[in-house]
Amino acid sequence: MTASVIHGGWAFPSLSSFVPNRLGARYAAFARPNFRKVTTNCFSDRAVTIAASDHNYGSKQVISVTPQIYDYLLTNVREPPILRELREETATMRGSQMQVSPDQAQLLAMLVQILGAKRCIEVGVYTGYSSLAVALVLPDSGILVACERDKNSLEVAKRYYDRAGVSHKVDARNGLAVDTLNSMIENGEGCSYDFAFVDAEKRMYPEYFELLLKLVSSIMQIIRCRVLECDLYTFTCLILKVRAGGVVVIDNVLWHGKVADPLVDDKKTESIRSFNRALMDDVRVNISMVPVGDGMTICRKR
Ligand SMILES: C[S@@+](CC[C@H](N)C(=O)[O-])C[C@H]1O[C@@H](n2cnc3c(N)ncnc32)[C@H](O)[C@@H]1O
Repeated sequence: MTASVIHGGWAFPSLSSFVPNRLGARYAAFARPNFRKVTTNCFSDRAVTIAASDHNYGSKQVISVTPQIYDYLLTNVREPPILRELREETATMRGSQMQVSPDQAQLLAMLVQILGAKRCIEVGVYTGYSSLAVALVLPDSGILVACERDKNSLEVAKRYYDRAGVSHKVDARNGLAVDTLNSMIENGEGCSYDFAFVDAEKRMYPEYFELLLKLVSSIMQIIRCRVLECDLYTFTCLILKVRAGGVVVIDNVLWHGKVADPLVDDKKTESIRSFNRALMDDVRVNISMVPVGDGMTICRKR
């Protein structure tokens, strides 16, 4: 993949050509037509701040991620050695650009820790980088259901779960993610997960999202389902155990910047745009779109 970072009117080649050992292909290229470059950072003409130039946004300044800044950011990521080894092994494999970046993996792990999540799901494992990052921070009693259709890449993931000593926390499911999620719902696992990460077939996002919304927890849903079913004591215990709201994180929501480019209208880009629009209107969740990696939206079920 030949990702580039666009800022201030220049396009820079992929970070991987600057920093061979770091992931460069996955970070977003942001090009906002309404933004104009206003200042050039004094350290280097590669580090550019840009500011909103239209009346809707006022004069807010945001930073564009240049290769230099991204390199700096990566030097501030605490990547466990086992994850680094997995990343380096995956770099030699076909499809390695699919792997989340170290800063994304760190954010996922952080969200899991902040939530105190114990029960997690990942849709789209590949060789296991993001799932291993999550499994490493789960408590010993935690579980991560890891859905992947490609047997060979799942084998690599399993080898690393073993090496990292987290196999007992990962339930690796080889098959189509929709089938796995449906079977979990049929098994009565609805409303029992704390966290999910979606990073598989882009055009299936709406379907994954609907299924995951059924699987992650929500106090309101528990109240609706259980209020007539149990006595006050059991009900109170249940409520105390349930997390405030399950979280679903969706990857690639900026789709290499294509979603923001009106000249791009291929099917994948259109499907991500339409998914992003639907999320904006979805009153079942609170959302936050974050420009990390290729863009991730964090959704919290109400
Ligand atoms: C972007 S990669 C996942 C990268 C992974 N999260 C990581 O950080 O290494 C997407 C993966 O989803 C898998 N996938 C695509 N469609 C799928 C489906 N319908 N069911 C299960 N897995 C699927 C692909 O085989 C691929 O390995």
